[in-house]
Amino acid sequence: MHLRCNNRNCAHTLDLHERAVACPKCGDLLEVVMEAPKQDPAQVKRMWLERRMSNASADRSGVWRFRDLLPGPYSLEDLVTLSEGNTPLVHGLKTGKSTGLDQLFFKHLGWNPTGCFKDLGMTTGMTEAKHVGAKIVACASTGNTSASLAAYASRAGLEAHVYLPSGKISLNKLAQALEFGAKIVEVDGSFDAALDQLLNTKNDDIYFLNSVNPFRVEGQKTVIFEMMEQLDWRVPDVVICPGGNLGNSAAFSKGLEELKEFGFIDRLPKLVVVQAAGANPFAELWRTGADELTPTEHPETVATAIRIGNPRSWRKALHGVKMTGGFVMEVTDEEIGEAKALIGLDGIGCEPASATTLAGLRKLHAEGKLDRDATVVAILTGHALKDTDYILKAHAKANEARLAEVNG
Ligand SMILES: Cc1ncc(COP(=O)(O)O)c(C=O)c1O
Ligand SMILES: N[C@@H](CCOP(=O)(O)O)C(=O)O
Repeated sequence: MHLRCNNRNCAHTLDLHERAVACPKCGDLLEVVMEAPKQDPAQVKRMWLERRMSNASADRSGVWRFRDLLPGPYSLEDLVTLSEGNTPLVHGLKTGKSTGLDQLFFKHLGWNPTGCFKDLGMTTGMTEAKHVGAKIVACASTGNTSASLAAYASRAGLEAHVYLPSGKISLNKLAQALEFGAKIVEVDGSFDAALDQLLNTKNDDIYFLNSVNPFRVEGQKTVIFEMMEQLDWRVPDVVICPGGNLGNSAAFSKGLEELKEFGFIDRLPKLVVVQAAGANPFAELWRTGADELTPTEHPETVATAIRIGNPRSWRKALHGVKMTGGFVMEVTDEEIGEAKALIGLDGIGCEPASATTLAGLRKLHAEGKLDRDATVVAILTGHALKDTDYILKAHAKANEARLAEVNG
C-alpha cells in the first residue's frame, strides 16, 4: 500500500504515511493505492457481516469493520472512532411516488455521530494524524467538516483549528465545533478563500484534514461497501449524491472501482452528482466538456454546505462519473426547498444540501429520464437539525402564504 499522484501522467509515488496532501512533483492530489484482500470476495463479505455482530470497538465502527480495504495497519486500540457508520438505507415512500420510483432508497449519512458523512472520513483521517504524531489538526469548512474534525480531535486528544467563512455557516454547526472545543478562525470571504488561506499556512505542526487528504477519502468510500451489503450485493442502477468540494464523489468512485477490480461486483451503478445552480462549476464543466474546471467566483446557494466555487477533487470525481457512465446536473434553490420539504414529510428529514439528490431525481422524472423499475440510492449527507434557521424561515414563509390565502 502506498500513496500515488492522482495525475496518471505523473504517477509519482510516496510512502503511505508520508505527510503530504499534494504531489511534491506536480501538485495534483494524492490517492491511496489499495491492494486486493488476501481472502476471496465471498470470504471477505462474510467477515464484514460477522464483525457487525462483534462487540470489539473496531468492529462496532461501520468504517473499520471494512478494514481489509482501508489503509493501515494500525493497532486496533489506536483507532480514533465514535462508532460511526452503520447508517440505514431508508425506503422513500412519498418521495418515491414523487419521482415515479418504486425502489428509491435514502442512505442517510446524517445519522452519523456528528450528523454528517464527514465522520466516516474523519475516523480514518484522524487515526492517520495520530499515527504520524500530529499535534494540531485543521480544516476549512462550510460547517460540517469543522464539527466533525472538532469531535474526532477531542477524541484523539489533538488541538483543532477550524477556518470558517465569517457569517456564512449554519449556527448549529458552529455550535458543534464550539462544543467539541475547536479554536475558530474566522475568514473574510468564501469557503474557497478559507481553504486557500489554510493550505498556504506554512506551519509544519498543522495536519490538514479536508477531503484533499487521501485518508479522508478512504473512510468515505466505505459508504459504497455498506450500501452494497445492505442491497445484498445487488448493484443499484443509480447512486446520486450532492456535489460541493467533491470529496464524496471522489470517494464513492474509488469505492466502486475497488469493488469491481477486486471481484466483489461485476458492474457499476451510474454515479450522478448534483450541484446547486448558484455553485455549479462541476456541472458547467460537464455541460461544456471543458478540459479544466473554471471556478465559480461568487458561489451562492441556500444550501450553505455546498456554497463552494472551487471544488478541489474535481478530477477524481470526473473520473468516477465517466467510469460509471453517470452525469452531473444542477438544481435551483427553489427545487432544493421543495425536495427538502418532501423528504421531511417522508419522516426522514435532511439538511438543504442533501435535498439536491431528490431535487435532481424529480427533475429527471419530469423530463421522462427515470425508469420506474430502476433501483436508485440517494445519498443524504446531513441531518435535518444541521440548519434549523433554514427550516424555521421556510415554515414562516409557508405560514405567511397560508394566512394570505385565508385572508383573501
Ligand atoms: C451536508 C453536506 N452535503 C454535501 C456536501 C458536499 O460534499 P462534497 O464536498 O464531498 O462534495 C457537504 C460538504 O461539502 C456537506 O456538508
Ligand atoms: N461541506 C464541507 C466543505 C469542505 O469539506 P471537505 O469534505 O472537502 O473537507 C464542510 O462541511 O466544510
